[in-house]
Amino acid sequence: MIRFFMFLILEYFSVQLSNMKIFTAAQIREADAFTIKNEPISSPQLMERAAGKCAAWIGEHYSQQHPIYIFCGKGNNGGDGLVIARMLQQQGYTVSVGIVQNSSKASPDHILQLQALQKHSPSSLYEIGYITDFPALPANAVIVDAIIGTGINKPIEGWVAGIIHQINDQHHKHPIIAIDMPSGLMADVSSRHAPVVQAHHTLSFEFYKLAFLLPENAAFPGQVHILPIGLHPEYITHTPARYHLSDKEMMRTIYQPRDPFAHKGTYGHALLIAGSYGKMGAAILSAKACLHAGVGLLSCHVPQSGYQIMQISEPCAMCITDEGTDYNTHFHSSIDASSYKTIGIGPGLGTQPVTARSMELLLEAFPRPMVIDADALNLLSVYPYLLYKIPAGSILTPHPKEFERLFGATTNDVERLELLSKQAVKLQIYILLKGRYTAIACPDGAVYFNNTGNPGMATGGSGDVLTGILTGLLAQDYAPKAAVLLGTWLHGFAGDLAAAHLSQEAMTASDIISYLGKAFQEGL
Ligand SMILES: NC(=O)C1=CN([C@@H]2O[C@H](COP(=O)(O)OP(=O)(O)OC[C@H]3O[C@@H](n4cnc5c(N)ncnc54)[C@H](OP(=O)(O)O)[C@@H]3O)[C@@H](O)[C@H]2O)[C@H](O)CC1
Ligand SMILES: [K+]
Repeated sequence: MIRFFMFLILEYFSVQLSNMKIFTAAQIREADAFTIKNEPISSPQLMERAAGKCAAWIGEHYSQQHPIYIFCGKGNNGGDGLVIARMLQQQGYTVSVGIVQNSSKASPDHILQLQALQKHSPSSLYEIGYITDFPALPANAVIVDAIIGTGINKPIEGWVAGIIHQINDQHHKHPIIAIDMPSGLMADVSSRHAPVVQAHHTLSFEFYKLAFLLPENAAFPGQVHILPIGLHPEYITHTPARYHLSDKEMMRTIYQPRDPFAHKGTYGHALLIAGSYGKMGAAILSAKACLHAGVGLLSCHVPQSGYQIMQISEPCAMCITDEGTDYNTHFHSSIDASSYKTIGIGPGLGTQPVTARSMELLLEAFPRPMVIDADALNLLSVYPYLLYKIPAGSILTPHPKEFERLFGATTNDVERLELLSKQAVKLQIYILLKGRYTAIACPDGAVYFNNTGNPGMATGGSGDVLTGILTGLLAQDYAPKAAVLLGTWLHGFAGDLAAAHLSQEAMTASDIISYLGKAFQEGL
């Protein structure tokens, strides 16, 4: 009850966010119908508008020297393919259209567009009713996949799956462009083990689909290009979504420029509890990141063997030493909760039982949101009852293995997202699951995907840097939701700037900190 009350207060002070909603396939159908009724526009005209965007994109990227092989299914995704075919033919492309007989019944718009193409160019059309109907492709052909889009109702099977495999066999020889969705990929449920087109580019209408953001689907969409097709803004604004993609716009609404009359007390005093013998680097990276994220004052609680290392490495941080020589043992007793705005705990902490006990006492004594990472997460998975002692609004930052140790294994990425969201609601905390699109689950059930970052950040210390940034933002009085969204975005953006200047291979976690300043300047 107290936990829930705390959450309401935190939410009340959090900012109103602009963001990109990720709608379900059913909501996209509703948006489609709402637009047709309220713009108003006819269904075939909307299809012309959507397909026109795809034809224009293809025209910009491939010359008329490329024969275009379009594979169309019997629904509206296939209808899009037929319009694209007609438009490209009108622009002088050689287009060949295979109608995949994946259903006994064609949609009305498919029928209409087929008739239009038959009138315009009947010789370009042929039927695909079996695997052997798949055509031989000339060397410079471009493949367009318009077999199935958001209307898929189950995993593809049988000979249609065979066609998907044939398309995928061309992956290293021909560019594959998927219309709206790679065929076989289901927007909102797991497509694990299902046959799915492995596209190089996906031209998707209006919204990101959840499926594009899941690691298990990494091989399918290729580069995603979101093409606006003018779906009705009223539907988009007023329809709630569970999943969201964060973007620069959103960060600009969160970011608070510094007050010209500020002093170091304005931006909070953070405490970092980190480090053990052999793992002081993690503590230092976190401390540096926290300072570069703008904290007013930083104290670091470290074991005795880490005292000189910390003092020499980071003169801007104050240092408190533990009774323990090699690891922190009794940090709770030296902590006056009223002295610190927030606490970051975990980087290089070690997993000694005495450390766990001190963490338990800390969780009981400290009433405000804190950041919990790395070994502190490992301690939570060894002593799961501690999860219920975490202050409401706190931020946990597990990578997938840590997440599994904390909350258990799942059979696919959609299930894991659901578990992530369920735990964030149950514990009234933010859980940030690290990945290509880091997923941030909020206590109200919403999940935000972060879109900055690159594989160069998959390197030791990167997570410690994130912990420091989040702690620094919380200390500056950003509401936890604002801190976790902005901190994750800045961390990824700084990593992108580092990679652009240094290469993904050569960049290190320290470079992410070095580029944090540029991330503030160029990103916000
Ligand atoms: N977003 C928009 O506003 C617009 C989207 N457009 C395009 O329309 C499709 C969605 O069209 P829809 O007709 O609803 O569905 P699809 O074409 O994606 O798929 C339905 C056809 O596929 C068959 N199907 C479904 N599942 C399977 C399966 N597992 N195996 C084989 N075949 C399957 C289905 O046949 P049934 O007999 O099962 O009914 C249909 O034939 C969207 O993706 C966009 O491309 C508009 O053009 C513009 C507006
Ligand atoms: K498709």
